Amino acid sequence: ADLTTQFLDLPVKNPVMNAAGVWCSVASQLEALAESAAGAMVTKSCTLQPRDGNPEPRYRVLDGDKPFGSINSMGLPNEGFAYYLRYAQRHDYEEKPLFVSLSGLTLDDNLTMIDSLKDAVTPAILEVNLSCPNVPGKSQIGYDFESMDTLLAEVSSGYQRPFGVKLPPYFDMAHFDEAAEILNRYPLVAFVTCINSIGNALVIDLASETTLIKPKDGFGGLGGDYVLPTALANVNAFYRRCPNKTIIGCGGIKSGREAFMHILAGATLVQIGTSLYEEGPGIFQRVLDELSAIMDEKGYATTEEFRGKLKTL
Ligand SMILES: CC(C)(C)CCc1c(C(=O)O)[nH]c(=O)[nH]c1=O
Repeated sequence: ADLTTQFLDLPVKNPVMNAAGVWCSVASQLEALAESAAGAMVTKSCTLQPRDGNPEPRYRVLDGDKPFGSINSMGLPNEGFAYYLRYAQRHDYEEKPLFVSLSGLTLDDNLTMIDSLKDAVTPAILEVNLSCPNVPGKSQIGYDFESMDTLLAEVSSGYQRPFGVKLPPYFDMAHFDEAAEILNRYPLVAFVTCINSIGNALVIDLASETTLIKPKDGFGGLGGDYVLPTALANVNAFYRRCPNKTIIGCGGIKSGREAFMHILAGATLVQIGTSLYEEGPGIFQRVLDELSAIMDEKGYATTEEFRGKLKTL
């Protein structure tokens, strides 16, 4: 099958890329993604200043013999915005698009980074992480609709170019409606990436009667097989509610099967997190071959032919 895809107005050689945060924190990882079969790539969500992040263990894979999920409370470890901007300025955009993910600790930090990104006049695509922290005591931006509205207004007027947002998962129809209503008021929000990890899960080790990760009393974001149905629901919910926006699917993709499901639900690109963390950048070619085989079997020449064509009963 022909996996070439159009993202916004960009031709992309295939729809598969990494999820922000995975295999994208330092130059060696970014270079590995650039050299991999991935059709695009995104940098670790960054803050204005470099951060060490939380104490380890802060990421654990939940495995029998094969990983089926992950839990993490990394705490935004990253090299700082200037590092990723420098990478963006030496990236080969002919090879594949680069997304830069921002997760400022304050609105001001986000606007400062966005100003610099705009002034740098780089082809990099902005993905604003709405799981970024809010003022203490308030929920993350993605769950505080008033703060989300304010942030999108400020980013739109500051950046003045198309950008995207990474959304946390929603679990209530009224929340899909309210989030979409806000997003649809910002035409510069050209794409929506669903979903970020399912927040504040708790995994327990039976033998030791202990949490698996150290930060936050063991509470962390869930990824992998556990989140696929929620990810598909969020992709489809925003695909239905935001007809003028492009959807990027993320959550539970470990083979061509889940990639196909995300595209059927409405995704244009798909991002791999947990499985990339465990398998490494070789996963992209494997998933692409599997996706292509499924499309051939079903008689689809391009992803366009089945994108969003999920049938209901
Ligand atoms: C959760 C935050 C630390 C506020 C943002 C960064 C982030 C992290 C992280 O750096 O802990 N992990 C995720 O699964 N998703 C995220 O968006």
